[in-house]
Amino acid sequence: MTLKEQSILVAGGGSTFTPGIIMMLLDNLDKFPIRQIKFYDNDEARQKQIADACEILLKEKAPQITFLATCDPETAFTDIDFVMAHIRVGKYAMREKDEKIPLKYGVIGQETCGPGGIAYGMRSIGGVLQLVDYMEQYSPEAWMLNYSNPAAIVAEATRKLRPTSRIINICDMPVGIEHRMAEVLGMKRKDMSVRYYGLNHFGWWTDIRDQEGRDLMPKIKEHVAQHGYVTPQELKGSEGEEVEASWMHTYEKAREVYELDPTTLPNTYLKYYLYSQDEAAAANPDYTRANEVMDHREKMVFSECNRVTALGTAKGVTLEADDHASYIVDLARAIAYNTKERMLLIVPNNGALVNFDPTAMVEIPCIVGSNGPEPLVQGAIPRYQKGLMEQQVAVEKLVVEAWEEGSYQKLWQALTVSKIVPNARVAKQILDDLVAVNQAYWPELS
Ligand SMILES: NC(=O)c1ccc[n+]([C@@H]2O[C@H](COP(=O)([O-])OP(=O)(O)OC[C@H]3O[C@@H](n4cnc5c(N)ncnc54)[C@H](O)[C@@H]3O)[C@@H](O)[C@H]2O)c1
Ligand SMILES: O=P(O)(O)OC[C@H]1O[C@H](O[C@H]2[C@H](O)[C@@H](O)[C@@H](O)O[C@@H]2CO)[C@H](O)[C@@H](O)[C@@H]1O
Ligand SMILES: [Mn+2]
Repeated sequence: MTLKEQSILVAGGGSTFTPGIIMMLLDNLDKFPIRQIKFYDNDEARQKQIADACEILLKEKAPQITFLATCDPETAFTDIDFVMAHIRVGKYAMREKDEKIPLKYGVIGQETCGPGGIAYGMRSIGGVLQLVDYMEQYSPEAWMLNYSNPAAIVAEATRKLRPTSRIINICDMPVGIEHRMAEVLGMKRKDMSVRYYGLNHFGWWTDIRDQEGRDLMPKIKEHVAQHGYVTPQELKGSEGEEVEASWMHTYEKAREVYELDPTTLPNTYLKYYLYSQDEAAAANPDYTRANEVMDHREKMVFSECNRVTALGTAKGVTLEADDHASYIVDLARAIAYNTKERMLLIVPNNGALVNFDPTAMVEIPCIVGSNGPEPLVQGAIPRYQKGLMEQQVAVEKLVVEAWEEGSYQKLWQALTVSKIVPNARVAKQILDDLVAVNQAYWPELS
């Protein structure tokens, strides 16, 4: 069967993840053929550095694909099948503030969790809704695969404010952790079939089996109880892809997160909620993850793109396909060619977790076909997880209400309900500092 060739728009063309996505799309052209790739960003100079290198790469590796980069919404969003969206409203400069302001008050500052995630959510909602509106105006049949963070808050905003839009919110964290589990087992991730539930960056695996239905949980649990998600290769110190110290700490900390409920396997980011004081104590208030990313990933990606452009060839390029991002191709393929792939996605609960808010956006397995995701029922959830999730989903819903209504009160409540924030007074101090630096991005609050 000949597969229809697709037209792709990368929204957030200037993202550090864009070259990895392009390499990944190029690696999968046999499964997901492409006729056109466009980039869209609202920062022309930043996008140009990535686009010039990607144009050379595409000319050399797939000259049949037409390419253009633009800041004009109509040019970008017209004649598109899939929008792959990864914008960061306020860029790393604002991420740094999200992380450092809470730390002034002894509270962990993090990109998607706690006060930092709330501040980022208040910036992202408007940016992502604008992308959805452009897509609906210029390519109403297209689908948006959105991984702009904080995915939990963005997903709640699109559910509530654009209920009929063809946007699917996704995250690479479960896939990344499953790769680690597969290494422990000495098998391929795709040979594992999982049951999982939670909110984004806030969930648990309840069942993992191989293709013959054998239970793989005991072997993974034995490993996690001792080493968290640090892989056997990393424990041996063998050569391989280098993992930054901050991520290694996250993988190690999963051991302590697992102890809370040894019947399940946890998502790593639960550490920010269950051990928030440990995280704040371990953080350097003058040098947070935003600084690490600016010094490492951003420098590496931009200098390599600029090198390719200066040479005029992509021969010897060190940019690599993002292995974890391959799930984006799986998702696009599932919709384009009705593959009925089983994937973890962020979708309205609607009874899939039978004893949980039907309007919550939950991360659960879905079967994906041309008509979108079909969520799989995960049953009733235990009191421990339900309690944590109810608190966290209240935060996410309050942020969206605060954005919609321009309500300072609701945003203060959101920070106060967050398990990461110790009390309402500290919540207000952090909020007032965040308001002061986010004037250009947040709706006016009263
Ligand atoms: N869901 C996931 O699991 C996952 C995984 C990795 C990255 N991400 C997210 O992907 C995004 C990109 O990350 P990054 O580190 O590469 O950031 P980045 O700052 O390098 O790139 C983001 C790009 O978005 C552009 N942008 C900002 N606001 C925009 C708007 N309103 N319209 C158009 N473009 C806009 C910026 O100019 C920038 O070029 C972030 O939101 C990040 O959190 C999500
Ligand atoms: O601090 P950053 O910008 O490097 O990353 C934050 C993002 O982390 C997650 O993605 C991880 C993934 O979990 C891990 O396995 C590995 O592949 O690196 C990815 C990031 O590079 C997460 O899913 C994202 O939502 C975060 O934005
Ligand atoms: Mn994620």
